[in-house]
Amino acid sequence: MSESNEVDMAAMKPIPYTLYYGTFIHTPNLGELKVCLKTLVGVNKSGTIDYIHENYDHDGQSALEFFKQEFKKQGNQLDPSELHYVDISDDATKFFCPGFVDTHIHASQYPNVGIGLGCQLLDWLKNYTYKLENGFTNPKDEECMKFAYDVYHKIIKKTLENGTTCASYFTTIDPHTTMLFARLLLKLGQRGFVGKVCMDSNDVFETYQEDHDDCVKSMELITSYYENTNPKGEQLIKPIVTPRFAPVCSSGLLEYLGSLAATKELSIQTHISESHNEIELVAKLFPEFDNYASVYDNFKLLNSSTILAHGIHLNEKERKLIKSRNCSISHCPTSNTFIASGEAPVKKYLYEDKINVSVGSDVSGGYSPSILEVIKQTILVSHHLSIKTRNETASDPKLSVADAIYMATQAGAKAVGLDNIIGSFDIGKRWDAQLINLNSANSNIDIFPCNVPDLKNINKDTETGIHNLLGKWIFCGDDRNCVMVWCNGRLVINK
Ligand SMILES: Nc1nc2[nH]cnc2c(=O)[nH]1
Ligand SMILES: [Zn+2]
Repeated sequence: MSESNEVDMAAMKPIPYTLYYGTFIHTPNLGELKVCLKTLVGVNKSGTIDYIHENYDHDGQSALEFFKQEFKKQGNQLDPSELHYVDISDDATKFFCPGFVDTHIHASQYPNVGIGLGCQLLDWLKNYTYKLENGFTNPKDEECMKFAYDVYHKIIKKTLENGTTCASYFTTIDPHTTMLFARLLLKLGQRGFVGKVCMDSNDVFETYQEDHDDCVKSMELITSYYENTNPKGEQLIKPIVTPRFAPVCSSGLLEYLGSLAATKELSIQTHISESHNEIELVAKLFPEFDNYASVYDNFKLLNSSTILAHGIHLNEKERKLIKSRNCSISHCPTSNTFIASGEAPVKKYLYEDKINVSVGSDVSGGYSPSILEVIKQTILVSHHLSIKTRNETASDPKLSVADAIYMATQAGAKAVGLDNIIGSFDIGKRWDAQLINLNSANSNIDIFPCNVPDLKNINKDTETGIHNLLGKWIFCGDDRNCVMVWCNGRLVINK
């Protein structure tokens, strides 16, 4: 284990002014997929996009020369020798896409991915999850710290390699390994919300819970730690208030966490309405409330900075409440299928209820840290709903490629309160991006000449050709196609 120091912190490295030239795909609005061909994007030394020029087709003059002239005209002092240039403009099998935002992932559960099939949620937690998380709670023991370092380093690296530039993480109840996790985010250069799990009432695994006062002390320690840890002028890591879910939190703890979030202006994340047994348990534990969402609402845990994971079986009253409080739902289809929790009617949430719905890998309920896999499952699960509900619903539950990419990028950015900062390509936004190469070394995708539009001869069919390639990426691609990743302007993965 090598404890991180400032020298090898990716998040401290200077950012060169860089000009990117080629195809950009993004979804600034729900259901709207934009394919921008021959586009120039300039990213300045603070990692911010400060120049966009679409459809530049060089007439003998290279895009780079054109850009340098443009900058000179505007009186920009940029030294041309310091300029970096990434040009993919002639290759339709390469494109830039915004970095993925994973709005629900348990970093500590990474060792359990793929394990526990066949258990319903409450048994899965009791038999697999609490035991694993409990292994992070002895920070005085070197073995425990080594284990935490190994797991946390691996999950951050793996998510970055899969194009996740921002994630909202759950760790465990332990504050010290949680702070180690935050340092590793800076070391590896990922943007992250770090949620120490809060739970003070766990009858099914009694050694894994904390006293109310210990939780308060841990949260104070963590929140002051972050204030001094970010790189100058940047906010790459932030704490997020994380009541695990109502069944393991006393009313007193929920009340404290609601008021902590309000006084410190922190986001909130928790689970809601994932399984029928869980909903019944909440009704038993909190009989004075109308429904599951009202429990959280009563303790001031529902607001525009709240991410509610799963939300599969919400009734109409709950959906109305969630919309009125402007919360986001994190849809976790890989997990919902693996634990057999259900199929969330996401199309209805997005288009009828007008709730912001992002996506989460929910490792390790979800078997994969890849948001590309989650995008695929988001679409496929919606197809299953469509098959089941044919003729019964007013609108078809099927989600499109544009819907799913939106959920994984711009809706994710909105869920974590960064929709003006990341999620799409726009002037003033940070360069959180990935370069996709469908023909990368060892790619799982076979591309045939008939699949590839000719970018030297752009016509009305070119965009359809790119849409077809996006289908190949989502349904046949994986991390081998994600060849470069930038976070806040910095190159953090270069395969
Ligand atoms: N999927 C999932 N649901 C939960 N509900 C409460 N805790 C958890 C968890 O760790 N994973
Ligand atoms: Zn979860």
